[in-house]
Amino acid sequence: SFDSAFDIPVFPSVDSPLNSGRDCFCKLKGQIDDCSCSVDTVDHFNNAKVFPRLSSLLQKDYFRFYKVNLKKECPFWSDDSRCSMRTCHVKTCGEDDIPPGLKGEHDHRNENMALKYLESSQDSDNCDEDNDLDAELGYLNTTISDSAYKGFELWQAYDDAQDNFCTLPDEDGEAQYVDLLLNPERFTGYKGESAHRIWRTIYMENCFRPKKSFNSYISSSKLNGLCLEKRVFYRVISGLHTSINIHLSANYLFSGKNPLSKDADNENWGYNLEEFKNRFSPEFTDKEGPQWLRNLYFIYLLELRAVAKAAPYLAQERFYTGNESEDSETKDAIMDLLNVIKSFPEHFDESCMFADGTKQAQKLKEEFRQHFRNISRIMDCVGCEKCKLWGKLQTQGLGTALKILFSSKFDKLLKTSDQPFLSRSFRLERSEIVTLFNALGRLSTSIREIEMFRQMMRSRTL
Ligand SMILES: Cc1cc2nc3c(=O)[nH]c(=O)nc-3n(C[C@H](O)[C@H](O)[C@H](O)COP(=O)(O)OP(=O)(O)OC[C@H]3O[C@@H](n4cnc5c(N)ncnc54)[C@H](O)[C@@H]3O)c2cc1C
Repeated sequence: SFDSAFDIPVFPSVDSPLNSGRDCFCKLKGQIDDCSCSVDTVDHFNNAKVFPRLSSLLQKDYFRFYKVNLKKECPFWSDDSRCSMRTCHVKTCGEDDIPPGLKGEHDHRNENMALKYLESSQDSDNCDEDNDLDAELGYLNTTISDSAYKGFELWQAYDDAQDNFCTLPDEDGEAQYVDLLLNPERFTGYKGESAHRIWRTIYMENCFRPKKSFNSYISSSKLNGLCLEKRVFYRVISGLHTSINIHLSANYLFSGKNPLSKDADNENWGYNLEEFKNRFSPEFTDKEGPQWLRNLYFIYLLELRAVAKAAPYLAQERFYTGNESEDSETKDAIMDLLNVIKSFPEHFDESCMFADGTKQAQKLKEEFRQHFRNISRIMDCVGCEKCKLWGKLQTQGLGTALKILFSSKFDKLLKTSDQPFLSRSFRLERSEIVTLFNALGRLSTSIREIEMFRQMMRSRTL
């Protein structure tokens, strides 16, 4: 049978004792740590308002095509464990699949320089109007040599990198477009030492750690010994980890065929409540699971705030793919979503982070940035293509959110300009916008999946 409200299968109560797994949700109430709003408020706001809008927006061409290099070498260790499982495979796009406007996608950095060049040549045109000038003597060579252009690009890339919290999106020759809708994030079977090495390296070497914490995984009871910024860092990573593990539990591949499946091969994909309980109930996680679920709400609020903060900027983007009617629908959908997100009353407050302006705060911000950049590079070491695709996308999206929240250039832009798009000092590339919204979409879906698991648990104990 199906639950009518959400169209999900309702499983008969079989094995587990009453209440088993229910305490996964024991921390999903009250105020979210380091934020002013409650879990209930987020649940309601996300499930009723954000999730439906965002899921339909992410079907649009502008957001579904993501350019990525999945062949980059792992910079930290030689990667021994290429996953050969079918579930790990990523199908890349052929030339004909890509929308026309994205084929000629050009780099904003060049555009900025081209604009500067144009301005300078327009200025010199004005001078020509002055008849006293000898055209030949006054000739100014305004062409820019290739090597000078390369130099500008390097300067610009260096300048931009000072603001970035993750490695720049892949634009090299090996990068290929992937249709995200054809390659959904779901169970792949990636596990064991390769997966653990990634998570361990992230928590052990690239998270700030409480003193005297020797285990690679940080226990939440020790978090209060850390300052706000370091707690935020850990919660964000843990929230991302939670989201990935919720997706694989909610889109799990069961053995056997399902004749009703929409999947071409009649594969049996669905919600695996046992998997969810194993990952998040206190009894199987040394009491940590419920707190990990809470961290999902934390990272969600942080990314939501980034979108709200960038709203004036995003409202002026074109979301260009070359298909006029589709682009205009995308723009309308964005404006609607931004209005909803701006109406949320209790956003994450980034202004209390790195706030005192001291050298120490600056140093901490730089460390925060470096740690996060390392995490985005570790994604090249993930031994399953599908997990790498979504791992890269979500860390880039989170990196974009952090850039919006903590870039002083962006703060200046918001304060000084009525028309932020005219600014050349701060830009978001298309890939940054695509990853920002898709990353928020993943978190939004996870929060909604929690509600599904909660309902399944309830129906089992009836
Ligand atoms: C970047 C990345 C992307 C992945 N994407 C996918 C995917 O798309 N599909 C798929 O099927 N698998 C994916 N995996 C694998 C998946 O995340 C697990 O690693 C795998 O299922 C093995 O799970 P596990 O139970 O051994 O614990 P793991 O999830 O590997 O966790 C290792 C340890 O981390 C701690 N821990 C667990 N959760 C949290 C948390 N939320 N916060 C803090 N600490 C925690 C626990 O101590 C746990 O033992 C991905 C792995 C990585 C590194």
